[in-house]
Amino acid sequence: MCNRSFLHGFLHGTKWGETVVALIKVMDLEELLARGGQRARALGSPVLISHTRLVSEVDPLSFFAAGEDLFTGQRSYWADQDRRVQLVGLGAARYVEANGTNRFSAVETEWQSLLDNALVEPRDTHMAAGPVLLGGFSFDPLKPKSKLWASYADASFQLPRHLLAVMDGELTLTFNVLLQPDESWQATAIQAADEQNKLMERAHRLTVKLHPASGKIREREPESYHRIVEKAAGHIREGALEKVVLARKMEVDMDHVISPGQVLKRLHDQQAHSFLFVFERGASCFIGASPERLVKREGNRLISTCLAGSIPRGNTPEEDEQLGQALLEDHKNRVEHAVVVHMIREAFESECTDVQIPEAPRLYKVRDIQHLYTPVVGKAGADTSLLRMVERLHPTPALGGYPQQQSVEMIREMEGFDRGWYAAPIGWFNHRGDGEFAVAIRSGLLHRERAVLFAGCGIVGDSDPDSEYEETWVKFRPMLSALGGISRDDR
Ligand SMILES: C=C(O[C@H]1C=CC=C(C(=O)O)[C@@H]1O)C(=O)O
Repeated sequence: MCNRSFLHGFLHGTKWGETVVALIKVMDLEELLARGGQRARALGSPVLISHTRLVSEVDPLSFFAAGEDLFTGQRSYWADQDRRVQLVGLGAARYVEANGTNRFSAVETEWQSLLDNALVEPRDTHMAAGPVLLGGFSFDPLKPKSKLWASYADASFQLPRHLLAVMDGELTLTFNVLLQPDESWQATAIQAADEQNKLMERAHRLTVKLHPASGKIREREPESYHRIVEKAAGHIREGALEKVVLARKMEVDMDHVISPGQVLKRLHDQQAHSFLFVFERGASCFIGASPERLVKREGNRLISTCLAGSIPRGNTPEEDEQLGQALLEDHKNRVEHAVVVHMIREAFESECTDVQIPEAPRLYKVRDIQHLYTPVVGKAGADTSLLRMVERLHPTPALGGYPQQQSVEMIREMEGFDRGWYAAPIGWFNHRGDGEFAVAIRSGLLHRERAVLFAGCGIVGDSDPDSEYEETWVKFRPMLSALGGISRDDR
């Protein structure tokens, strides 16, 4: 069945040892593609083929950079906060996208129909390998989309053509393709092997070099942030709602076209204990380092995080501890945090059994800031998929407010800009329903020389506009440093 002479022809000219190894590896894919071709013709519709193999040590950041020429504008990256999982997606076998309020179920339905006739080989990989979707959602599908976010749908997931996945130190490379009934599987096999060889070879040669950078911050109307915080705190005191998270955006104009690979490298080096993410859509790139998990599913175990209430890090260990202690004892921050725990508890208790939540928050420290933190775990109910849980939780009061509907309406009316994917769920999930989502804070949208950064604060009745404004500066810091050490003085 398999036309192996194609591959013999293609591999001719490589070193003998490499030829044998490449041939053995490509054979599996070739056979799978041949079976897929048959299935696609029989069904008269495209069939998803997903083939995974183990690969030798390669730096995921170099692999991401290696995709620049072949797959520019079509790259994704994800790392969880302890770097147990790292994913690099290059190229797209397919984008699963939806707009409007039913985006969660629309994505789930389309993903299921792609999987129905899929050929996945081998089936027993670690959970981050194989057919995996990487992407995210917008914050508010009812907010009119701005030009800035034009290339980001309300739900947009990339099924990578090539997926490098690292989990617990094991590296795999997956090739995904939606094989058309009239497509030559032989040509696809040759192209896949060619691309994989190029990417691996480039990634092994390449280290991401950091170039000096300078830029100018354009902070438009900082007073308007003071005004909306004041107004929202007033509404809260009058009892209209309990909490709202208000954000502002800021532009940074760099003196060069920004390289997502370099920004990612700096985030990677500087932001331990944060989720890292990159989602390119054409000439735009959404990138960040978020400390906040929304929800993770592994088997039937669900984990979420309440993260709200903030204070800067200290300059000495003693000062750091004092600030942490002050945060733990601060009434305003404890109220902000308690509202988040209350909402996530409700969501977990309606969807899970065995829900466990500690009584009091602990501190979660990242490079520039410390937060109040409460972990939440539970056992998923029979109908509780990961995306259903994402939908149930988004936005938590750490990103939207409480009650949910009133706070999102207030944000829509008062904030004065489109959040796009800022503060929304971003992450990945696989064909078995496992995966993880974080919330896209400490983030920015890159477009050529410009970066648009976002930061927000939880507002309660006794919030002070000056200190909330100062807090946004602390929250801008991770992205400002990652752009190459831009500071507040660069205005
Ligand atoms: C909305 C943001 O942070 C949220 C997450 C943690 C702590 C927060 C706070 O203390 O206000 C915010 O709720 C942001 O960084 O843009």
